[in-house]
Amino acid sequence: MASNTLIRAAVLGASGYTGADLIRLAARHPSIKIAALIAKGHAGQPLAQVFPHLVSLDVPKLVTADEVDWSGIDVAFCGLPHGTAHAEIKKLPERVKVVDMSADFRLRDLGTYAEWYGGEHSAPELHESAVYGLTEHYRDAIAKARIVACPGCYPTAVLLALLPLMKSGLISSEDIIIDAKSGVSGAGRTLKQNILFSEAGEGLSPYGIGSHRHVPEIEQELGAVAEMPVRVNFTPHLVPMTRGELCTSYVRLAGKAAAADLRKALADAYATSPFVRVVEEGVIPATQHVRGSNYCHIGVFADRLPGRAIVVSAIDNLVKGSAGQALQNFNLMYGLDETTALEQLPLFP
Ligand SMILES: NC(=O)C1=CN([C@@H]2O[C@H](COP(=O)(O)OP(=O)(O)OC[C@H]3O[C@@H](n4cnc5c(N)ncnc54)[C@H](OP(=O)(O)O)[C@@H]3O)[C@@H](O)[C@H]2O)C=CC1
Ligand SMILES: CC(=O)N[C@@H](CCC(=O)OP(=O)(O)O)C(=O)O
Repeated sequence: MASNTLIRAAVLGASGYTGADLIRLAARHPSIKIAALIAKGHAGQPLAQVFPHLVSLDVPKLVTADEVDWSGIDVAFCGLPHGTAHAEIKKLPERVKVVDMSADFRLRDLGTYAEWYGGEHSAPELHESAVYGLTEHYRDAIAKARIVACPGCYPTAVLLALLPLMKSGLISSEDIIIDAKSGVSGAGRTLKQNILFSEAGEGLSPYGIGSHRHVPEIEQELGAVAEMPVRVNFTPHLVPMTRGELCTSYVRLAGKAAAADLRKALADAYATSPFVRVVEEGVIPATQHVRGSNYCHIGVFADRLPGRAIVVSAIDNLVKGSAGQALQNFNLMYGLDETTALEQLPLFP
């Protein structure tokens, strides 16, 4: 690609949280021109009216998808609710590449999709060709894809930690317990009772116990590398903080493996991955260490229970968990350095 060619991007769901973070990051991307911002209820408003923190950007106002001249768009970033995205993506010209942050193209089996997402998929032919966008594990396929399905925020944190361990046979495919915590921005901007300040603040509550829709996604990916069905116990919790996600995975060691072997396998797996850092021994991953960045921090700890280990992974749900990973995938799809526009360090304290 010539260095002066700008890629014209549309953002669907530009009035939502993932859309806003995508715009924040893409606005500083040297190869992207933000050509269309698409909303539903907020259509017609200037972006800065919805997101005053983005007032310094020179971007088009929010419009509906029908108002866009798609002949002027090369790529669409989609931050629409799951269950809605597939129908909107189906309408796009075939020429337009898609980086989808919703769940609509993540599950390989459409029966599983219908079961967990409560409806039939309207674009099975597109679904067939979509590539699962866990960047560090599917770079080659992502680079060639038209539609990339970015993983859910919890699956991103869990799979970055566990996939290399499952692949190398260091952990058992049985008895995996994942205790996950997310900030309230993970629930999106749409008003819901459980994310009201007065109800989410000063408390900590599990939800989706035994039935969260990220379970089949995690099992799909772990099962693919284990080459056998894998079942996990996954319980998410809502934490009264804005951003961040921490997943603590309790695993059974295979054979004579020890925590040090797990640490080495992860360090080897991510030796050339700029955004995944296996923390030094003695350091404990925390959401504060990755806030606002595209990094994932992973730590491995011996368990005092024999034959078990604890793997902790932390991400920012809106960056590595959605918009940042989406931009990382975009970079691969266009043959760009995968770190482009994502190099900012975490915001701390
Ligand atoms: N929040 C997070 O941490 C993460 C979210 N995701 C996924 O990303 C997607 C977006 O999430 P998030 O940004 O949090 O959601 P928000 O609720 O913050 O935003 C949703 C956006 O979609 C638009 N929208 C809502 N309904 C429709 C519809 N029927 N047709 C067209 N547009 C519609 C809204 O427009 P308007 O407000 O103008 O009506 C808004 O721009 C979801 O699929 C979510 O699962 C993935 C990873 C992490
Ligand atoms: C706190 C909170 O509600 N989090 C969301 C996860 C958001 C996400 O990343 O997942 P999707 O992309 O699959 O929506 C949830 O548990 O549904």
